[in-house]
Amino acid sequence: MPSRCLVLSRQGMWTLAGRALAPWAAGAARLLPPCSRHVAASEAAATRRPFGTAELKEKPDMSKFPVEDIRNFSIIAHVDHGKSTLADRLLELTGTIDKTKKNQQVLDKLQVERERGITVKAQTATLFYSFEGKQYLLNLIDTPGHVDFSYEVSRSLSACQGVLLVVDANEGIQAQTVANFFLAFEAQLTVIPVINKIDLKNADPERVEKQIEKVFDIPSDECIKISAKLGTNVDSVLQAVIERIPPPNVHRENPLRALVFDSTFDQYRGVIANIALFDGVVSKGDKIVSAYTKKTYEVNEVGILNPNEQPTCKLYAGQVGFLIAGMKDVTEAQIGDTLYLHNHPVEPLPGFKSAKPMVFAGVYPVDQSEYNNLKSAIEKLTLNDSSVTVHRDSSLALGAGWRLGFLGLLHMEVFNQRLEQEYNASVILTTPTVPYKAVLSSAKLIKEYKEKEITIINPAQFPDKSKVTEYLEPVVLGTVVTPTEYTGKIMALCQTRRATQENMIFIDENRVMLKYLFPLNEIVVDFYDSLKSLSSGYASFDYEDAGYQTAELVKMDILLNGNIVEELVTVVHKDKAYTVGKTICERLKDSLPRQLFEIAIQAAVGSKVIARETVKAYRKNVLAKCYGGDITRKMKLLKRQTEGKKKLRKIGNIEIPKDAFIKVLKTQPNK
Ligand SMILES: Nc1nc2c(ncn2[C@@H]2O[C@H](COP(=O)(O)OP(=O)(O)OP(=O)(O)O)[C@@H](O)[C@H]2O)c(=O)[nH]1
Repeated sequence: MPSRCLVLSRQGMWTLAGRALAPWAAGAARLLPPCSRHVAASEAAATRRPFGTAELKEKPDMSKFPVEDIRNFSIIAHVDHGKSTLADRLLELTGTIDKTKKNQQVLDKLQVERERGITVKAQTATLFYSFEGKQYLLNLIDTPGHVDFSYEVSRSLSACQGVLLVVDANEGIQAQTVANFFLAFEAQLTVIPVINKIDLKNADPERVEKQIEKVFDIPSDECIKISAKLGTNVDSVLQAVIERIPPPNVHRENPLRALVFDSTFDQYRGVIANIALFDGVVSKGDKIVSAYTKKTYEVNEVGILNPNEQPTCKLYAGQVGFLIAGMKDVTEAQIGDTLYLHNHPVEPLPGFKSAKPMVFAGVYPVDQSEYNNLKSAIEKLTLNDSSVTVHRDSSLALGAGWRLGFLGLLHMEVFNQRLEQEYNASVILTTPTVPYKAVLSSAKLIKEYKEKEITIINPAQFPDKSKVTEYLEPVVLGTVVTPTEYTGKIMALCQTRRATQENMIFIDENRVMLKYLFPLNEIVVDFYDSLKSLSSGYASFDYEDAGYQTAELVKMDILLNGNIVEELVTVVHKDKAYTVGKTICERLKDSLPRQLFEIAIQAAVGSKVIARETVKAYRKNVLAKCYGGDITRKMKLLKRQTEGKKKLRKIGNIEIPKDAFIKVLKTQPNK
């Protein structure tokens, strides 16, 4: 292990265990290659010429790019530090997209990404760049910044030898900068630090340079200072990519060995796999085999992403592109799978560790008649997002549905939004819960459950205290980076979340990094919002899995006129049951429409009611709007009311709009 790693470990800041290593990188890359030539921002030195529009009209001949002229890299950063903007500038500079058009976040293709202004899905683009008389093939992968999507980042890194670590010149190092740096560091990739937004009035690139040197042990003269927005010095970034990142370590003369590092589903063409070739060549018409399923396919199309699909004659080892081979079934394109030529079996690549879901929620169709549509939507969407885990589930009240595992709450919201926007599906989501464990107390129970320690992903199935010797809750190691003036308030907040402090390190005289061990349940819903509001938006947060700890947990039911609302069953720490129960009741009261009778809202642990609210009765008559006797108008109103009811969920005789749950769930108290 390189000595840099030891320096950082001694400070006790980092846990290096438990992250996937990039298989490709292992032999190929160095941590930080000796940067013999400091990269000057010389516009003149680099001549930019696209691969040639004419050439791209034809299928480009990818054999023109020998391995030594290929650079595969990723852009990683904290949220909003400018990855997608830098990607846009790189695409423009290399003539991949038209500079005269107003390009914005070209690689953020999903509607949800554009609406939220965040990247949730890594995107690949192949760029052609002429530098000092030589033409290079650059494969760029733009990755998400939010902690929930770090799995996307680690997968993307497996196809790269280097990364651009973008840091905002005003905000400096933030929690996800640290987390993403370590993903690249563990994968032994070359790290090029890029200080962005130097055009901002409050930019202080020198301070950020010092932070990078102190925290990551990267000499400050290796930092490149740019404004991605204005395009200032972006040329230097491309030059550094060529000079500092090594070409992939691959063998074209060997039989084909390709890693599926991502995939998307197209309704008409089936699965489109993003592949990185480690060995050999692949072309249209080849017979390939999936190492995972052992199924054979004929390749229909191969190509590069430029950034849209551009078919090519072949793809060669060291290159990154897409492949379509008639895979129609969602289970056929496993991310992490190795593809090889029929009759030329190879040792499969190490693949990826599967993503570990942090949050589970029940997902049910609003109307059971939509079950099959929702099933197919979930299947297709999980192919585009393999980090979602799916278990079939059913409940008396909600009918047949699923329990899905997500990497965090934002991930859950984005998935729900994509179901609605891309597949027109309308779903009921239940309260998100973390995966608890229970150690069973008797041999009979162990026999019944077939294991001593069971994992509970559905609060409705939380076993009674009489059946267990202890409960366990998942914990995470959280990193908070904040200006020092908010340290006191943040420590107090962490204390209310049952957190234990592990470390405190000053990044510079104004900024501190705190490490806390948190019960996952305490941060999953609203910790980030609380942190942002008490630090005026300046503190940032990231976390990583840290196992389990024992905890005193109870199951809490929410009842409406005596009927349990399954969507809202929660597991809470015993000391917080009252506060959580009371707040849920209050929030439900605010979001439930009044009905023709009174509604009692209760929170109960076992048979003991711990909180109660009441919604007063109200009389509503849609026909009252009709004066006179226009029968068609009356019928129309009644029909509309029936349609509206489809969007309602009935508990006993109480009708609850779907939105009411979402409002309560989104604002689940956790204080
Ligand atoms: N002033 C200034 N603003 C910039 C610069 N680069 C990016 N921005 C702005 O910063 C915001 C975030 O930029 P993005 O490129 O979306 O950031 P990102 O890192 O891709 O964000 P995520 O994908 O959500 O993690 C946008 O409003 C950009 O216009 C820059 O060099 N200067």
